[in-house]
Amino acid sequence: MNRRMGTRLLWAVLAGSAADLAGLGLIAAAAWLITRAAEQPPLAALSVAIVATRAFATGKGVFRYAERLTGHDVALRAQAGTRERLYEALVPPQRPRHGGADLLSRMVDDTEAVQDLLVRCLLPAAAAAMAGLAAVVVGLAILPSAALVLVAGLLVAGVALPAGTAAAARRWSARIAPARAALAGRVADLVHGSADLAAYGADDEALAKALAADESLAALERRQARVHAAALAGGTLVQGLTVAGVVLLAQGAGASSVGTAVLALTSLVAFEPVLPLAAAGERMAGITAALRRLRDVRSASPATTEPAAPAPRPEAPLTIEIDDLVVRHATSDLPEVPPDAAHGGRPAPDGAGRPAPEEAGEPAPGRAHRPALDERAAPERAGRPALDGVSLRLTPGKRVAIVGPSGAGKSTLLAALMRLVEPESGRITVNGVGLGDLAGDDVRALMTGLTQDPYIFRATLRDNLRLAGPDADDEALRRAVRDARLDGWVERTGWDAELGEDGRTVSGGQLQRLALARALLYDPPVLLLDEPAEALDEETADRLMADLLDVTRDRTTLLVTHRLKGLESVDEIVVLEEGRVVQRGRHDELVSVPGYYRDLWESEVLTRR
Ligand SMILES: Nc1ncnc2c1ncn2[C@@H]1O[C@H](COP(=O)(O)OP(=O)(O)OP(=O)(O)O)[C@@H](O)[C@H]1O
Repeated sequence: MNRRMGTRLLWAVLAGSAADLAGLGLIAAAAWLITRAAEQPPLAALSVAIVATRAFATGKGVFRYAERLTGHDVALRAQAGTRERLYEALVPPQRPRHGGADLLSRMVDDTEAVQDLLVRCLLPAAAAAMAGLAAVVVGLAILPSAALVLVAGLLVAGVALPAGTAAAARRWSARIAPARAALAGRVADLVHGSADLAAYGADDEALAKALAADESLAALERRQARVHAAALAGGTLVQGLTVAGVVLLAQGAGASSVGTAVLALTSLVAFEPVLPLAAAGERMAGITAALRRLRDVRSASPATTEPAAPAPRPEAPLTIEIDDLVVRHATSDLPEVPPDAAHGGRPAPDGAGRPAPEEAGEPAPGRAHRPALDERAAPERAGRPALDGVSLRLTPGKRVAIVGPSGAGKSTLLAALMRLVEPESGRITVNGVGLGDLAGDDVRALMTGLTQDPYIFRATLRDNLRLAGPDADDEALRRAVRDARLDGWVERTGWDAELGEDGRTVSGGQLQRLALARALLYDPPVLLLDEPAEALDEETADRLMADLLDVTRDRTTLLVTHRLKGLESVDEIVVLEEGRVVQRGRHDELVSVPGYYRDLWESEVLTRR
């Protein structure tokens, strides 16, 4: 917190304390006035108390208003600052530590905790302390023993009770949070899986499970509410006992009726700002957890480090050289996908269990060294790099396709080129300049394109495209759409059509083409395309790939794909397996030798028949 914020916070504390003190003064002066008036003194003897009562009453309102104004101002500024720092922490590409929904809840709910910390906890606690102190001073002036009772009561209600509610809230949230998460999961299943549940007649069972989760959460919350109510009642009990104790002491000590009344009412009012601290203690448990979660996001180290003095951005035409690149993902605790388990596993067109060529003792011409299966013992595979000694040269206008089974490292190669991951060793240069010497944004301005999971924003079709070219004129937009073979659809839909959240109003093929049009509009010197035909039906995928190969002619392109049809036209095909280059060459070279590429080609030809 900077000095200006500190000063604002101090003003808020002073205003809050002044409001509570005015409330205290109001009651003390009024008590004195009423009891003294009962003795029927001359009016002049009451005039100061009358003026004081009026001044305290007006001052209380004014100070409370000032406290609300300054307190909320400082709290909202602190919240905005926290959100800003959070966004800044999220700007550099990070290792994926938090899911989208989790991150969203941290950005919205947890940052609100900062506001609550100031407005509901710190400011009331400071003001309550000041008011309590003033009441004790008044008590000391009238009857020191009564002041001691008041101190004890205030400590119980203002310190012990809030500490107890905070501890209870921590314990309850440990039980309630999993129950709430379980209910959220059940509801998400109901909402997102409604079609499947209805199709298989499983909707009643799913609904019953959601209701059961709801019931167990409600039961826990009811019990927590009882504890909460007991804590609040405990505070009021302490208040009553303290005031009774003070009155008994005052009477026992023979204090005047005016003194007794002032003591009793001052003690009563001193508790007013103190009692809400029990609820604040309860809130504090949630706030500290939220602040911890925010710190957790902010302290996440970026996936790459920016150079202190970035080299100037190289000018196109660009030559990219990848030399002996090794990349190991930091979050090695993620489950490894065994290559054969996923959809892109080694194809076995002529029957399951067919051994790889080297394992069968066949020569593998054109293949780089690849260790035999028994060399790749399980423990070593657990920590193996995603890319292991990959070299590649991309000259201006050259098109290279990367193929390989799932988990082979294809997307990691694109991530390394976009500087989203830091290589462990090896080097990538752009026109001779090391990628690590360039600013990340410059790198991504030079090399970017179609990501594996393109996102369509909830905006018009035009704005969805303009993301890649805010200044693009209508002609450029039309050209990009034409090149992505999307012009027919755009004509039918209209440029100003709102596309739904997650691009749900567009089909899979249209989404991929829209993302392709975006990449073409951006027109980076090196176009990266990650599985553009992924998840499309055969016919759409074939058409998209054909169009794509047509439109990328003479563009420097790196294309990651599982489909081989049309790859006859690219300049080089690199086959990756377990992070290593196992084959490279042109299409006709690779289909003429045994290996992954020929297997995949044969399986593709077979399935097309
Ligand atoms: N962020 C990550 N953190 C940890 N490991 C990762 C991460 N991303 C990828 N990996 C691992 O790195 C290896 C290569 O993954 P990559 O996504 O590059 O493969 P791929 O060839 O693109 O696969 P697919 O064809 O299924 O998209 C895999 O073992 C994968 O589990």
